[in-house]
Amino acid sequence: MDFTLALAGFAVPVLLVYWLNKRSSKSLEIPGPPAHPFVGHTFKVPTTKTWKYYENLAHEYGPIMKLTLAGDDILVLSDPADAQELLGRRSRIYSSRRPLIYAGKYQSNHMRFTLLPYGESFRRQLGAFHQMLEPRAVGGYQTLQLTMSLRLLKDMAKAPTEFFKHIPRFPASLVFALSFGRELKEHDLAEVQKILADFVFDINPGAHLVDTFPMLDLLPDFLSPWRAEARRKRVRELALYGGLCVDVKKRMEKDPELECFTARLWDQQEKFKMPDEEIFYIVGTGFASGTGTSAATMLWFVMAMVLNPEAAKKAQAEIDTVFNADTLPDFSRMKDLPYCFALLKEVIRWSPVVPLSFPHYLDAEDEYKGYKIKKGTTVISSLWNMHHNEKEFPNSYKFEPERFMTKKPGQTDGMDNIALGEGMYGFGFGRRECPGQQMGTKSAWIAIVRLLWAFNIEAVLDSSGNSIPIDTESCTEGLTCRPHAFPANFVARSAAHIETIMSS
Ligand code: HEM
Repeated sequence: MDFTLALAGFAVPVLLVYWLNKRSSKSLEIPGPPAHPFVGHTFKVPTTKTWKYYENLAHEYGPIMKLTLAGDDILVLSDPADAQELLGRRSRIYSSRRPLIYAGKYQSNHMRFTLLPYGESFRRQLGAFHQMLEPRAVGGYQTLQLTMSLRLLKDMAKAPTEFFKHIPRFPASLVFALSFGRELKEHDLAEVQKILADFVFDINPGAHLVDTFPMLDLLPDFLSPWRAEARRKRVRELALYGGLCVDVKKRMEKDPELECFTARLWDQQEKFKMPDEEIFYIVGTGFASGTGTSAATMLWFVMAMVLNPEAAKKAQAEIDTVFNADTLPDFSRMKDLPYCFALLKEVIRWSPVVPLSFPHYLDAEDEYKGYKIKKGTTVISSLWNMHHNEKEFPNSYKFEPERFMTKKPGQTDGMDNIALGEGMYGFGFGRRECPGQQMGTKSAWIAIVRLLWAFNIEAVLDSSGNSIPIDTESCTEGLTCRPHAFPANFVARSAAHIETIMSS
């Protein structure tokens, strides 16, 4: 009897502790749409306008959702607080990239910065990037930003209907000159645009079947035409960037003072132990990441101005208080143009050019809000959903720069390091946050201010005098999105403005 009692006295607490432990370690199911038992959501997630699909899902399943693509978990975050916690505070394990077979292994030989897992090569390349993109360095680019934006104004004054050609050329020529210390020629531009368009498509999750079903990489070459295609793209890209980098090296022999990003990398090649090919990729990646995103932001700006003439008028009224028709705007009065700055932020919020950011990849199992998140999960921060969250941004589809005019508690003033990304999430989160945000924003800012100073950006009218409608959802597909061609009229604000441009 005593023995039975003693056993019960011992067993009951042990069982209780076991049961409680088991109960508390049982994690909650991450919400998400019903999955097919074998293929999960593989054939449900569209490869085009995926952000719209996630937007609808988030209304039903909330700010943290899980989907499964060919056995891999995808976590979609729609609340910035969750992204800041996971990708920011827990960035040690949330900063990798999912290995991509097509774009990473064959198209980039595991050397492309944007696709590198979080590790030594990544940190080395990031160090190199910071040389070009840190705020101190960006301060030195003003002359080039002014030269290139003046060139944009001249092109626009000469052929305003061709804005769809001139505007993307602006960031391309700027980053090109910064990278290679020379002007972007017409034939370089065509080649670069082709390479960029391919790449933006190729890194989109789901763009290539082999990245959804890695087993396909075991098939021999004759059954895998995609492999030869990816390798061909790599050769083409290396020919372009390699040629440009080698050309810089040759020019450095004649001119040791030559100042550009590539020259700095050649100078430090030994220190950082970078093979030539890595230099080609670092420079190429900066160019690819910086031009498409900035060009898309500028084109969304034009669309926003056509659709919201009252915002354009307010910005022009602000600019006119600082610069008259005889004075080309520059950076000197940035702090006196807060509405223009708010307008740029609103463009990035209203239509984020990387709507699902670049997916991050989880290196170790984690637990959050009672959910168990598996190692190897792809984590997508839906910047689109964050920017269209009605609680934080009421009437979120409305273009309203005023939302960035009132300083929220804890926010900083002016156009400085912190204020840039403050209040919106268009540059991503954590250790993989966009390293080019300073440069991108400053370049876009000067171009926008100068365009608004010089031109009214108006709707095109049909024969009955009605504005030709613009479809705000008609945009390119891939990881970044920019509007398809749309009608807009650039009308010079006065002959004096054009005179100032042409004589500058
Ligand atoms: C308005 C312009 C720009 C926007 C909206 C933008 C946005 C973004 C976003 C959302 C990401 C992904 C962040 C993440 O993974 O969490 C990113 C990454 C990146 N951006 Fe930008 N960007 C812009 C301009 C630039 C410029 C001008 C450069 C360089 C010249 C640049 C270079 C990069 C690079 C190298 C990455 C990859 C970072 C990594 O993999 O760790 N971006 N950008």
